[in-house]
Parts: sequence; C-alpha cells; structure tokens
Amino acid sequence: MSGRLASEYSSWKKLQQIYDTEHSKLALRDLFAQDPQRFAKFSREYTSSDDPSVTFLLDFSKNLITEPILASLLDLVREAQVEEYREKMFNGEHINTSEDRAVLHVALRNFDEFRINEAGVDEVGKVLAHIKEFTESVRSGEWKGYTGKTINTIVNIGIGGSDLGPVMVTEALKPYAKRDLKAHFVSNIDGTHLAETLRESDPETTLFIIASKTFTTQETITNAESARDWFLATAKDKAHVAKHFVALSTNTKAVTAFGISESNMFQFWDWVGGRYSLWSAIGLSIALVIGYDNFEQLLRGAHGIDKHFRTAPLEQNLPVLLAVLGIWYNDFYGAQTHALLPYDQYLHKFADYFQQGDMESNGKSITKGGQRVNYQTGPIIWGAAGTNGQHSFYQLVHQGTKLIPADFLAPATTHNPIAHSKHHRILLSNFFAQPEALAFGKTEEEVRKELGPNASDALVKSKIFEGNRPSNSIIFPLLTPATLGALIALYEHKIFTQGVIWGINSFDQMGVELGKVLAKNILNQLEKPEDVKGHDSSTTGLIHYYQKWRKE
Ligand SMILES: O=P(O)(O)OC[C@H]1O[C@H](O)[C@H](O)[C@@H](O)[C@@H]1O
Repeated sequence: MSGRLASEYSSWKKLQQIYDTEHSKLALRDLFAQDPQRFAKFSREYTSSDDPSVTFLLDFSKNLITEPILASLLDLVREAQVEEYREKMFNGEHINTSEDRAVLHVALRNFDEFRINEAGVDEVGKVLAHIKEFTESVRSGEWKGYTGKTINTIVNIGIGGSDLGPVMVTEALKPYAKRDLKAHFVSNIDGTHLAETLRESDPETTLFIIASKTFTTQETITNAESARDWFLATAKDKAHVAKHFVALSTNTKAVTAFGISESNMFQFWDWVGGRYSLWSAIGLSIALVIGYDNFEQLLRGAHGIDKHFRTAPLEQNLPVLLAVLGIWYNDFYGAQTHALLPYDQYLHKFADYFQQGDMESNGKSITKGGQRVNYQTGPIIWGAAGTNGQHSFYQLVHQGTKLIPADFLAPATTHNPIAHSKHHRILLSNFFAQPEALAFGKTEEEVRKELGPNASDALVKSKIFEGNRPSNSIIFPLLTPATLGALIALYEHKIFTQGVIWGINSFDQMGVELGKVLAKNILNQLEKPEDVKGHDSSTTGLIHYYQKWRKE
C-alpha cells in the first residue's frame, strides 16, 4: 500500500499481461501431466515452532498458476509493501487510519514475542487471568446463582463480532465442551431469538454474558434489557443481577449504567476490531464452554501463525500464498466469490464466521488515500460443511458458468470414529474427490466411451465436466483448539495481505452505518401513516402496508 492504486503497480500490469496472453492455455490437466513435481512445488506444510502437534498441509497445486505466475504474484506483495505494513500492524502503528487506531488482535495472543507501546496492551494478561478465575469458578460450581444453585446455562448476548466468533468456535470445539453447561447465543433483534432461548432457561441457573465492544449496539442492548426484565420478573431484587449478568466491553461507563458492576466486567480495547475479537474478553463464552486451558491453546495456536506470518519468506508464507491466489482469481479471472468448504461437521459455522471476517474487512471501494479503486476488492465469502453442499450447490460449482475458487479443509482423524471410522473415510474420500473432479473434470471422449455409440450429443455434452476449476486443500491431523486457532489466524492474515494489496482500510466498517441511521428514523415513524415522511414511494408504501397489519 504505497498511496498508489494496485492497478498502477508494474507487477499488477505484468500479471494482467500474463493473464491476457496465457490464461486460455493454462490447463490443470496439462500442468500436472507436464510436471510430476507439481504437488511438491505447490504444497507447504506448516508446523508450529512452539507445538509440533499444530501442523497442517496446504496443497495449492490445483490452482491455475505456474512458477513464473506465482513469482509475479509475490512481486505484487513486495510492491504493495505488505511486509512493511505487516510490521506496522505488529508494532501497533495506527494502520486503521479512518478511526486512528492500532490493529492489535495479535497482541491478545502474544505469549512471548513482541513489545508494543499501546494503552491496554499491558493489561492483556490481567484480563486473561480474570477470564481464567471466573470460568473456573463457574465451571466448578463454586459460582452460585441468587438462590444458591450452580450455573448450568450461559446465554451470550451479542451480534456481529461479539457473536460469530464464539458461536463458530464453541461449535468447532464441541468435543472439548463441558456437556452439562448449555450455551446459547442470542444475536438477532427479532424477539424470537431471545424468547426461544429463555424458554429453555431457568433464571436461577442462567448466566447472561452481554458482549458488546461499544455497548451501544441496538440489538444487543435491547436483548440485554429484555433478558434483565425476564430475570427480575422472578428474582425481583436488582442486587441479584450481579450473580447473573457479566459484560464484555470497552465501555465501562455504559456497562455500569446498565447495572453491571465493574468487577463483573471483562475489559478489552479499541485496538481490537469486532471481527477480530474472539481472542479477547469476547471469548469468555468460549472459555466457559471448553475451559480456560483449551481457550489458551486456541490463542497459542493463533500466535504460532502470527510468528509464521511475520517471519516466513513470502514463498513459504501460507497466509500470503492464500492471499495472492485469491487476488489472481478475484482481480484477473473475474471470480466474484470464494467458497470455504470444511469437510468437518464441527466447522459448519466456519464460512459464516469469515463472511464477517472477510467481507466486513475488505468490502471497500475507496483506498486509504481516498481514491475509487478500478479493480475488484473483497470476494463474496460463502460455503457449507461437506458433504452437505455436494447435494445442494456443487452442481453449479462443477458445471455452472461461474468460476468459484474454493478452499477444502478437513481433519485426517475424527473425534467421532464411529463404525471404526467408516464415516470418516467416506467423508475424506469426498474431500479428496471433489477438488480432483473440479480440477480435471471429465472429457467428451471419456463420456462417449462410458455411454456408448448410441448416446445423443446433448446427453454427452450434459455429462462433460470442463474441469480447470481451482481449489486449495488444507488437511490437518485433528481439529484441536490450537489447530483451530492456527486456521483462523491463517485466514485473518490472508485478509490483511489482500487489504494491503488493494490499498484499502480492512479495519473500519463504515458501510454498516447508513442502514442503522435510516432504521432509527423509521422506528419513530412506525405508529401512524401520517408520520411516514421523507421516503421514496417504495419505502413509504411498504411501511403503510405494515401499518395496516400492526397490532401494538
Ligand atoms: O460489539 P459491538 O460494539 O456490539 O458491535 C457488534 C457489531 O456491530 C457493528 O455494526 C459492526 O458492523 C460489527 O463489526 C460489530 O462486530
């Protein structure tokens, strides 16, 4: 990010030229046939320097690249000064320029490395100790509700980054969960979300965790107030709130005004972006569910990738490699989306999580210098756990008109080896088969041979798989807390690298504001038709229609 548009870099221009002259000739079938070393050249194994059990293989050989293309992509990384910006991030420089903030989620999991001079960084250890002490007291049953009963239900109330990380991680690490502690996550302002959760909860044994960086988010505060009303309808005395409500926030004033005492507040800081906050106090629900030690493992796993990202040469640097491959398709091939396809039921929220992680970070069209970009920025992230997706949208991925680069992720071993791991072998056979089918397809000749001489042309054509559809495969031994931490950090730094190349600020989210402001105004106009003012005819018509039906 040098103040210039990415498209002005000579490496970008070179990539455009390579694309124009070579892309029609780039065929995975040929590339593999020509080079028996292709897998060896285009795959890397990561092993954490702290903990050898945290390891995975990234195979990116099924991408539409050659060694010169990869070299040019890495030149782009250099020309965009990604390494300099990476240092700025780790050093706590205020790279979130629009909000004048440091971007230091890496400091939350920094167990041994670097020193940063930023308010709050020194307190990270203190907050972790608070999380440890509190989670141990709740999990052991020492912490009692207002009638002396132990807590058996937690309800995290938060939205966006104060919800998605804890949801994704507690699902992913269910094998490590304390099974007699039920965890619910209420995010939506739709009263249904809270009502259905409260139906399953008992005020005497439920702990509410109000998770909000700003403590001003309309959804969260409204849900928290209604939860408090529900609690007090039984508990009566406001003093009992202290045993059943804690807050995770940067805003002490608003937390205490809500009625939660500072001692029941877990602090974090403005240099933790919402979508990067699961490593902070926002992870309290994770620590409650899987225990503090496992939570710390999650952080340590991420820290291992931080060190890798910071020190590995670009050719070996996994987040950088994922980033440039994404740029190749997004900016030169015109791919609009990127699919995350974990072959692991426990990772069924992984794509949801990175929808915010990636799209809120890189869904920008103005550079840090205020210029409109003339290229594509962040991709649309989507996906679902395998093999379910295969029975729904894979048809389009294999034979549709769109190019959909995808990451396939899978654990080599399972936490649930039922039927002697038969399920897992079937799952993995699909994990191996899908990228193979996407890359190599099925030729007309192969289809004709299979169908025999009497098959109609139309039938033959409908069964052809063009192939040449790129993917990455990531395989790891087992989904442990530390491995999950490493995988999340891998994608965080991929997103960072892409943002720097595109010259955008990956750490603000101005695009979510306008709708909020309009909703506030409309909320005041919902009562009477004559109040509905200042809108277009469509919005006015919709509100009027609602008013015909509204009950209270
Ligand atoms: O944690 P909070 O302050 O309640 O914010 C919750 C979420 O809402 C905002 O609108 C942002 O778009 C998200 O980045 C954020 O994670």
